[in-house]
Amino acid sequence: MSLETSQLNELHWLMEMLHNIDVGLVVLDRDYHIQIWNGFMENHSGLLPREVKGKSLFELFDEIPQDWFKRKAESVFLLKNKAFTIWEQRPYLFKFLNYRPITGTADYMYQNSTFIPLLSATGEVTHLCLIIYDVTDNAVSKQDLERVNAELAVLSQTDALSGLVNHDHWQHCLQAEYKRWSRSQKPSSVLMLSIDNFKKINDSHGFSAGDEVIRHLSGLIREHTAEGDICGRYGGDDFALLLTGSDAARGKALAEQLRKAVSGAIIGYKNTDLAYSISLGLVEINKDIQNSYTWAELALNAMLAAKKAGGNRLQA
Ligand SMILES: Nc1nc2c(ncn2[C@@H]2O[C@H](COP(=O)(O)OP(=O)(O)OP(=O)(O)O)[C@@H](O)[C@H]2O)c(=O)[nH]1
Repeated sequence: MSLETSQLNELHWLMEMLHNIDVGLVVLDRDYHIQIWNGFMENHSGLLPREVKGKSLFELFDEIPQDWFKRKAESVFLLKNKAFTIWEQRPYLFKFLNYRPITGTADYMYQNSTFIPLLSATGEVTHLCLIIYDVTDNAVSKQDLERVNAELAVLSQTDALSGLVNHDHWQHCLQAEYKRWSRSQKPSSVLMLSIDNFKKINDSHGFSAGDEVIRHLSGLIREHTAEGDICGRYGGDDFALLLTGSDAARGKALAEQLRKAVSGAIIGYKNTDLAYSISLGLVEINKDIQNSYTWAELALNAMLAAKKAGGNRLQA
């Protein structure tokens, strides 16, 4: 075998490999006309190399934003440096359908791409090579992971029975609100509330009847509070409401509405009608309150005073 034949063979094999490799290869000239189009690009676009050769990239693939692409490519031509795009910035360059069985949830193939300057014999960049990587598996797993993490974060802050925020998260929000108040001095109030004689409900009608009452009260709390208010289950039959931006007057009005809604409600549970009442304690933040724990404690004490005075009332 002569040297030339062996070199020709190597070239042929190299071309075969490039044609069959599992990444997209495209060569563009200075006018963005396609010169090379490998098997990956053919398979995913449904267009044969002879159908695209010499044609404008932007006419064939109008999903590619021309201005953005040219800005990127011109820097490659000019500076003779590589450039990259990742799926997080732009999900894909070519709008290819996603056929992968495992990541079938994605409609389109997520792509990373590299722009490589191709030097001529004279050292000029006359062409550009685009390499397209199918990163759908990675992108979908990362998105799934982010979604699950976000769901877990919400779950870790939520009380399962009431659907309100749990004790720890509520305390965390209260600390943040206290710090915010230290800077802005905008009013804010804490409303603590507790079901009166809750143990009796459990003892007379069973624990699940008690659970039903907790769910009912949580629903009323959600109904009566505003979007920015942070409503939590403080523990057992105690609830804590952080009324952000509310002074004592608005807090009192809300507390009274809630108290009346509770005392007027009848919960149909199995064959019994359940009625209950709540005691409430309200404290608007003021300069004498040194930290968020004291603020919560003062509201708790006010609520206990309301209970002591007979229940079904507000102490502010
Ligand atoms: N059903 C139900 N009961 C709970 C839950 N958590 C705590 N409890 C019960 O809540 C009751 C609270 O009792 P107490 O602290 O004496 O409160 P109370 O009966 O409301 O008495 P006062 O606060 O004086 O009005 C206890 O019987 C606990 O077992 C829960 O998630 N579900």
